Amino acid sequence: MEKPTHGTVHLSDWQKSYFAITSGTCTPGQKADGYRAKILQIQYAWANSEISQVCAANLFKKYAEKYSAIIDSDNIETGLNNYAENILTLAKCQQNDSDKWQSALTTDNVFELKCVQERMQAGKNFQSSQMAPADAFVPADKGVSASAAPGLPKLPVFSNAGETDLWAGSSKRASQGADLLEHPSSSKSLQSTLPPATKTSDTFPASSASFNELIQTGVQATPLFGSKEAASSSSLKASGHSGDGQNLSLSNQSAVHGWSANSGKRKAFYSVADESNPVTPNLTSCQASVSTESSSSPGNRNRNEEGSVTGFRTAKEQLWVDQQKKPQNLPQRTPISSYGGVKKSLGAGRSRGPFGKFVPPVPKQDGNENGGAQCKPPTRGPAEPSLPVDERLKNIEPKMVELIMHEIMDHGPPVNWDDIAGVEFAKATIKEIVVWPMLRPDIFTGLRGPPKGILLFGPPGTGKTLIGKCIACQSGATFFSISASSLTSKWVGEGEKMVRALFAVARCQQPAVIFIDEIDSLLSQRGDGEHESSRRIKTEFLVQLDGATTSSEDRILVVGATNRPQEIDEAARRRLVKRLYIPLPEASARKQIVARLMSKEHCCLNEEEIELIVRKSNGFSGADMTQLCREASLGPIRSLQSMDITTIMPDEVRPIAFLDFESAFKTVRPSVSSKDLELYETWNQTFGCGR
Ligand SMILES: Nc1ncnc2c1ncn2[C@@H]1O[C@H](COP(=O)(O)OP(=O)(O)OP(=O)(O)O)[C@@H](O)[C@H]1O
Ligand SMILES: [Mg+2]
Repeated sequence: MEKPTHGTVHLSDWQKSYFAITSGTCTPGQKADGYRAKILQIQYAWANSEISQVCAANLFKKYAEKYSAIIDSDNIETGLNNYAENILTLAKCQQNDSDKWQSALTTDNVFELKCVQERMQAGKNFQSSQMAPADAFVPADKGVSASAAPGLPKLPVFSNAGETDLWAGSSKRASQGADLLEHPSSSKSLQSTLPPATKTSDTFPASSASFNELIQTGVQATPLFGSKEAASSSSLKASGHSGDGQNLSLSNQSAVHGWSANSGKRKAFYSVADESNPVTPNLTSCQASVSTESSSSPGNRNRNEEGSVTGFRTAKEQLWVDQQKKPQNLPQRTPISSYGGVKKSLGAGRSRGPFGKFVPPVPKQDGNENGGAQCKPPTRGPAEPSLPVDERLKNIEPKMVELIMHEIMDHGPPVNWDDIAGVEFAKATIKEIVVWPMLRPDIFTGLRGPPKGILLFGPPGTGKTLIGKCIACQSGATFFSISASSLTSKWVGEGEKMVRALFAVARCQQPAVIFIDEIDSLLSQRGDGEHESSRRIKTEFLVQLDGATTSSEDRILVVGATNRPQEIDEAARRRLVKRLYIPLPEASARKQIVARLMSKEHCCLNEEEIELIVRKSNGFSGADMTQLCREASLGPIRSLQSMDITTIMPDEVRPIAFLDFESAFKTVRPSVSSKDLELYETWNQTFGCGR
């Protein structure tokens, strides 16, 4: 490209080079470089008063349009936009990263930084020793030549932003420079470069010295804003030579805007971007503060007056601005679930281990690894964005999913196998078919595959619900606990939808255990007098249960508990293949219950007395034993009689003694009759899977 000599820039030169670029022999990249070089030349020429402002503005408009046409065109032969697409995507992701990052620097304390002070001082020095336009032209032209020649580094183009940062002597400008590095292809970066271009137009301190400094400025600006930005800029730079070209193109492109006259439009453009993107530095306010700060300088005043730019936006810029306006379009690296605040996907990100692994459908709030059951449903802000919902939940009403996630979860303290006295066979079987397969699905395949349905049946108060809770804690599966009566009464008319939603959510949360207490009320024998809604619920449940039990991929276990097994529909019974009898506790189990409960109290029972209690409590259920101990523990309080209950110290209360149990036996009776017991025994012998 012909190198113009000082003071000899004529319109004919512009025309000549314009034709050279448009001749058709250049590649789009070369053309873009050529237009960019022209734009720089125009800047320099105007800065040196070689052409008038009107002329410069016209030329700029012309080249800007040509330049934008190449940059924005996605035609492989004539445009460069395909690359811009990648950069845009990259920039968007990085912006998202930086959303989380917050600088400790404020607009106030940044001026106190040593490096900023130095830059400001350098800017002032520079201003006081303004160079002759002739000096400025030479390095500028070098820059133009360099950027016009393919394959050469195009750093000089970046110099616009950096140079003016230096000139303005403002750390805020430096911050914009950092933003530019971070988002080279976004409108944000375009905006960031706008003010420098405007400033350049009136002062234009383009010397080789300032060129070097501007690079340093860029480098120094990065650490100010943390390593993340540095990484961002370097990753973009590392994206290849043409990538640099693209970055530079866009920076320059925005510089072009600075030449057109419409400050109102520019303001509007800024405010739109600022509104839509809180991360974007508020350039309007930033500019205001800079102009206030530097209003004493005539040069700066000039600059502010000339803050006239066009509202022209390329299609790519417009797209970016539009996307920023739509929050839902922002890529969500860490989306927040509408279903209990779980990120990414339902149930994801929860810790699951062999013990203390009750994993509720909502995240733990208390950080208690073993106490998932204790966690409360999280409070969600109304503005939380929804997750992209799992395909399997597509036809499920979100309201239902919410209900399942928030209401059908188990609450209460964590339960260990040791907390359940007796029922050794049932516990061993459950461990074998629930816990181990959940822990080692790779071993439990084929015929060893676990059953998908379990029925725990037995007299009331024998620990069926307790076993369900224990499975929840120990299996490591997502645990859904629902009372069948809830399905039939709580969501009247919507029971079958709830059943469908329950299984759908469970499928998303695999491995999952669905525990249905009082399952008899859900799956009772179908009869003539049956209500239509409960019949529909039952049918839906059987369909879902069938799907869950027949699908080999689904790792959903349905555990039902009932104390009326004889009322269960035969179709449902067949699907609950493992039917485990949970009988009344034997003597050893009753002893275990008493010993465990008394160990937590102030008690003076000896071994013989405990044996006696165990013998006397024959026929008691686990719940009855617990009630017996509760009653006995009140004995010492009742014996206080005349002493004032409000003043007594806890250690003055006497220990629980055998006589308290004797008294308790007078009021606590076994809740299960021997007749009922016979029915269970019979049913167990007929349908049970126990020994
Ligand atoms: N085997 C057991 N070991 C220890 N405690 C038990 C046992 N069985 C019952 N309990 C006590 O009885 C309480 C009630 O037990 P649970 O609710 O599990 O009975 P259930 O079999 O589900 O009764 P229902 O059939 O009436 O629902 C438990 O909270 C626990 O305190
Ligand atoms: Mg129960």
